[in-house]
Amino acid sequence: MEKLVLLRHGQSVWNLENRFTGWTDVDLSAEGIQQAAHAGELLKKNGYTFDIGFTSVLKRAIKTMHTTLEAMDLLWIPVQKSWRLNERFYGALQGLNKEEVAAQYGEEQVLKWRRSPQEHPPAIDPNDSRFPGHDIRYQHLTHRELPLTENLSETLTRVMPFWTEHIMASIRKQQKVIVCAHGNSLRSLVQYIDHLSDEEVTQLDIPTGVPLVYELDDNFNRIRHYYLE
Ligand SMILES: O=C(O)[C@H](O)COP(=O)(O)O
Repeated sequence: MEKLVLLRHGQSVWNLENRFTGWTDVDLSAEGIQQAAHAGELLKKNGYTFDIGFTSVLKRAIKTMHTTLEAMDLLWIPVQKSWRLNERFYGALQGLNKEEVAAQYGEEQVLKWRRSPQEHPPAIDPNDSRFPGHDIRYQHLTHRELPLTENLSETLTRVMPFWTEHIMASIRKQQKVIVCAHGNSLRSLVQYIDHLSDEEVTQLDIPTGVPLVYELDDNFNRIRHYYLE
C-alpha cells in the first residue's frame, strides 16, 4: 500500500477577494501562509515524511509547498515544478469578482463555469495581456498547449502526462510523494483516481491548505482517502 498526499495551496489574496484566479500568479494571504505551516505541522505530528514534491509554476502553490516542507524540516527534498499542475485556466473570467460575475450572468451559469467538467469559461483573445503566450515561463509550450480557456476535462488532459510520467513513476519507485497544486487541477486528479462521474465531480470542493491523503494499492486504485485535520 502506498500513500500519496495532495495539498491545495493555502488561501491566496484572490481567494480572499473572491476573484477568479486561474493562471494569474497571485500570492498567498497571511492566512494562507498559516494554513500551509499548519499543514506541515499536522503531517509531521502524524509521522509523515516525503522523498519528493511536485508543484505548479504558480507562487501560491510553490510557497505552500515550501512553507509546509519547512514546518516538517524537509526543505532539502527535491521539488519539481510543472505548468501541468497549474490551476485550471479560467479564460476571460480571470481577475473578475465571482459575486459580480454572478450578478451579471446568474448564479446558475457561474456554478456551471466553476464546477461543471464540460463547461468552458469565456475564452480570452491571444492579444489579451492575460494570455500565457506573453509570459516567459510558458515560452516552451506549443501553440496547442497554451490555453485560451479550459474546462475541467481539459485540465485533466494536461495533468495526466505529469501524473503518469512523474507522480506515478515516483510512487512506483517507493518514493513518498506530496503534490501541492490547485483547487481544480486537484479536482481533475481526484476525478481520475476515484473514477468520479461528471455529476459527482460537480459536487466536489477541495479546501485550501488541508492535506488529503490517498492510500493506493499496487494498481493505483484507491483503498481509502481522508483529510488530515
Ligand atoms: O482559480 C480560482 O479562482 C480558484 O483557485 C478556484 O476557483 P473555483 O473555486 O471557482 O474553482
